[in-house]
Formats: sequence, C-alpha cells, structure tokens
Amino acid sequence: MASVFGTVIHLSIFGQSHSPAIGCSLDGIPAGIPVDAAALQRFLDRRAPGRDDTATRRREADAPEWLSGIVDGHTTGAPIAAIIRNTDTRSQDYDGLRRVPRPGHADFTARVKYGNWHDVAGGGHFSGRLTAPLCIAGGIALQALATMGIDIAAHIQSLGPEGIADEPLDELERDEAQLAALRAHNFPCISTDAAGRMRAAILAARDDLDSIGGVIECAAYGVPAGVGDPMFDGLENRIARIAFGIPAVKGVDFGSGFAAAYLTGSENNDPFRMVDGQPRPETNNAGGILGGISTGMPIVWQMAVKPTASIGRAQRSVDLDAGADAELTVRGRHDPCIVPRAVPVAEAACALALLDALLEDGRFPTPAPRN
Ligand SMILES: Cc1cc2nc3c(=O)[nH]c(=O)nc-3n(C[C@H](O)[C@H](O)[C@H](O)COP(=O)(O)O)c2cc1C
Ligand SMILES: C=C(O[C@@H]1CC(C(=O)O)=C[C@@H](OP(=O)(O)O)[C@H]1O)C(=O)O
Repeated sequence: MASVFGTVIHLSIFGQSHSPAIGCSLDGIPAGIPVDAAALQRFLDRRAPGRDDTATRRREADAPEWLSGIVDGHTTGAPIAAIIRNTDTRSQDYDGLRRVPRPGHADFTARVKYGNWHDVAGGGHFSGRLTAPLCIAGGIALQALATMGIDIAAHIQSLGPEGIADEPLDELERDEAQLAALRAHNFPCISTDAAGRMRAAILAARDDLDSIGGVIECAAYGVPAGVGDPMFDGLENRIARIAFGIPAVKGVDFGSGFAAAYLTGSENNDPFRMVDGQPRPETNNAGGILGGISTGMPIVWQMAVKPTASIGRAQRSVDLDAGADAELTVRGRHDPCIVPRAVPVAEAACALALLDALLEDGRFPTPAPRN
C-alpha cells in the first residue's frame, strides 16, 4: 500500500482516517526555503473537515506537529516529517462495512486485495482524510514555488448535475484582481452568485440523502517555458499521477482537454506571436503544455470529482460473508459534496508535481546561504 510520489522529491503519506495520527515525510526539498507555519495552517484550514455546513461534521484541528526538517522557519535540507492527530473518530459507524461494502467506496476492493486485513474504519488509508498530509507537503511546495514567482490557484469550475458554473480562471495571464476575489471568499468560487447557487445545491443534495460532484479548475501562473519531459515524464503525466491520488478524482484534463476532440486544428492550435521580443502563444488551448513541456503560458488543468459514495439512501450491496444480496444504509458523517474541500488539494497536488519537475530540470533557484 505504498503511497509515494516524486522523482527528486519523495513524498510518502501514511496513516488511516481513524488511526492515532496521519502524516507525511517529504525528502529532497532544498535547504533554506522559508516555511510560514501560520500561512500553511490557513491553507490546511481551507481543506479541514467540520468547518462548513456543506461538509462532513467531523471536526479536526488539522494542526501539524513538526517532527523534523524545519528549523527557524526554514527547511534544513533534511527529510521533513509531520503528523496530524486524529481526534474526532466514530469508528462504530463502519462496523458493518467489512461485510457489506459501500457502493462507490473502496471497502470491496480493499477487502479483495488485502485479504480482509485492511482497516475499514473511516475508509482506512483510502480516506479523503489522507489529503490533509498531502496538503502539508503541498503547502510547503506552494511556498517554495512562491519564492520564484509561481502562484497556483484553483476554484470550482462547475458543480452538480446541472453544471452550475463559476467564471473561468484567466488562462492567458495572472489576473491579480481575480485571484484576490477568489481568495477573499470562504467558498472557492470567483463569482459570489455562483458560490451561493452551489452551496444551495449541496444542501439540497444532503437533504435529499444524496450527493453531488463537480469539476475543479487549477491554474499555475509564472511557470517558465521549457520545464518537463516528453512521453512518460511530461508535466501532464506528473500532474495527472498525483491528481489521481486524490480520492474521488475520476478525470483529469489539460487546457481544452476532452473538448479538443470536437475542435478543428485551426480552432484548437494556439498561434504564436512575438511579444516584447519573446515568442508567445496567443491562446492557451494547450493548457500551457506542449510535448509534456511548459510553454511559458499558465498551466491550466481540470479534475472531475465524483459525487460522494457514502449517501444516506438505502442502496443495493452484497453480504460478502454470507454470499448473498443485501441492502445497505450508510451511517455516519459524510461530505454531501467533496468538491469544495478538494480545491486546496488540487493546488497542493499541482505544486508538488511542478516543484518536482523544476528540481529535476535544475530550474529551481538554489536558496541563498544563511549569514
Ligand atoms: C477531501 C475529501 C473528502 C472526502 N469525503 C468523503 C466522505 O465523506 N465520504 C465518502 O464516502 N467519500 C469521501 N471521499 C472520497 C472517498 O475517499 C473515495 O471515493 C474512496 O476512497 C474511493 O476512491 P475513488 O473514489 O478514488 O475510487 C472524500 C475525498 C476527499 C478528497
Ligand atoms: C475526516 C475527513 O473526511 C472524511 C473522509 C471520508 C472518506 O471516506 O473519504 C469519510 C468521512 O470520515 P468519518 O466517517 O471519519 O467522518 C469524512 O469525514 C477529512 O477530510 O479530514
């Protein structure tokens, strides 16, 4: 069950939703990167459970305990390790799920693969809770990238079966006013009107004992041209690999993505022009990536998040011990929609993938030595 990511950086995530703690170790981060613990906590708070009536009622502080690798507010170059204690667990909600698996969750596949020795409580190592340590590592990566002028932002592009849409992120250049508006809201939308309609849709799904999903759009501004690799280690590969590590993500695409299949070449190509002496694409259907390598335009990608598996309605399942059909009504506290809390997780995933690629290409500036 190794949960490891990276080529130059090595991120390892451990723990289960209801084990004493969850955490991460992060190797390969250069020495001398400033880590603002208060800013990192604010980032973790955007994902944390129990903060909003559109989310699970499980309440956790999600405050990292730093074990190694950061001294005097800077990385030391040694492996970084941190844990988060799990405190608000209600494992009895999961008692029956080893036997009668939830449709849409990992109870069935975990039982098959791990010979029924898996931890079923809270979804075990499969839980969305494991995205908290992903955000610790990603929060450090975001702060590292900020030192070289890279800014990553995500929002809810579309929510629910009716496709309630937010305004798109600027795909051509960093729009500070747009990013400020996005960051000012406690719900991850640019448009206040869209945020209100999305909230109402989540609460309606919850009251209907159901759940909804949506699409998150993420943009990385300030990535220089020429970062990445062809074929198997391209920026698309790296971002998709970590994004698919986020539970409930079922699709990832870049730029015009699947819609490109419905365009002609003359519509989808991004024509080049010389701007201030530099070649620059006029449009960004490529999502800032050609041949796996950055073009210098914003890297824009989307991830589709499925509707939460654990819903309050009776569902058809099977009793795996009895070998018979069964009916299951899931108990416990669940997100009626995962999407809002997964927005900072998309930013974390993108930051880790880009930092790893920049380090591998020798494009991440070495921090100045300490005086
Ligand atoms: C932040 C976050 C919160 C989640 N909350 C829940 C939840 O409350 N209930 C649930 O059934 N699934 C939740 N999930 C999704 C499940 O963990 C996920 O669907 C499951 O592990 C199966 O993996 P898969 O959907 O990627 O195949 C959450 C995921 C994330 C990223
Ligand atoms: C705790 C978190 O989300 C959990 C993710 C989750 C799942 O199945 O993925 C199921 C729920 O777990 P529990 O039954 O223990 O409340 C969510 O609350 C978190 O994101 O920090």
